[in-house]
Amino acid sequence: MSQPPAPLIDLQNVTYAPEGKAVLSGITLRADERRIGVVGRNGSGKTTLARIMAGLIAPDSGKVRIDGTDVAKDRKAALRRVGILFQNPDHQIIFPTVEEEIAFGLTQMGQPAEEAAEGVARVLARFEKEHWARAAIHQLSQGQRQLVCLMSVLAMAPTLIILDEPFAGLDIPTTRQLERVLAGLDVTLVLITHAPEAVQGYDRVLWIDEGKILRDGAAQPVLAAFTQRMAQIGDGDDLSHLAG
Ligand SMILES: Nc1ncnc2c1ncn2[C@@H]1O[C@H](COP(=O)(O)OP(=O)(O)OP(=O)(O)O)[C@@H](O)[C@H]1O
Repeated sequence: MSQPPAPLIDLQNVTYAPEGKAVLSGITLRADERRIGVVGRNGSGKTTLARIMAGLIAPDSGKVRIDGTDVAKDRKAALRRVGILFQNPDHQIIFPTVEEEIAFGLTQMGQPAEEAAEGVARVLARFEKEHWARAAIHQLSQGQRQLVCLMSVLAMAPTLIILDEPFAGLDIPTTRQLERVLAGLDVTLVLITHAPEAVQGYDRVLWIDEGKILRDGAAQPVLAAFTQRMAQIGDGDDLSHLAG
């Protein structure tokens, strides 16, 4: 019998337990959907799951494959497979100018400087931001810095982009603009969010709770159950339910 083709996201029984404390346990996820939402309470393990999927941390046990690649082991190949966008662009940005920042990932992938410069120019042109090339990043607004991070990720043309609460701290127009940009992208997106409405049109939603997948399925039922449970906890008097 021939094996079914491996899905783009293939996590098998993933456990991550730094200092013996289980942050993620028994995570098995096979996913090929183009738009995947991840919801869950503070401290439930969402960011850790994102970092595992991006190969930034290795699981303590289990298997992580993205597009067939062990992303924690093969970092160079991982850059072509997965891009990650953090909530705070300042945790991502390391260079003083926009062009240097975008070029960095491309040179990390092994592109010579000239080719990387072409890639930078292409992505800036795509967003009509050619005039940002020499701009000092610290003079851009948070939303603009978030866009620089997104352009840096897109320049590397990964198959999968993971977004960890990318709208936190952004005003409504900037959020809408970024949402529109994301909606138009021809890549697989995993969006981690505290805002159920941000993923209501998604193909699949995971609800992470205490390091495990509590619910996994179509957006509507998972989000309905999640929202109801969050309201229940929020309305209760028991402060022991507060995250942390
Ligand atoms: N390396 C580590 N060592 C110890 N504890 C860790 C480590 N990494 C994560 N944790 C803990 O694991 C839990 C989950 O953290 P994580 O950031 O993944 O949650 P989250 O769901 O993204 O939370 P939030 O919604 O608040 O961003 C937290 O209690 C965190 O302190």
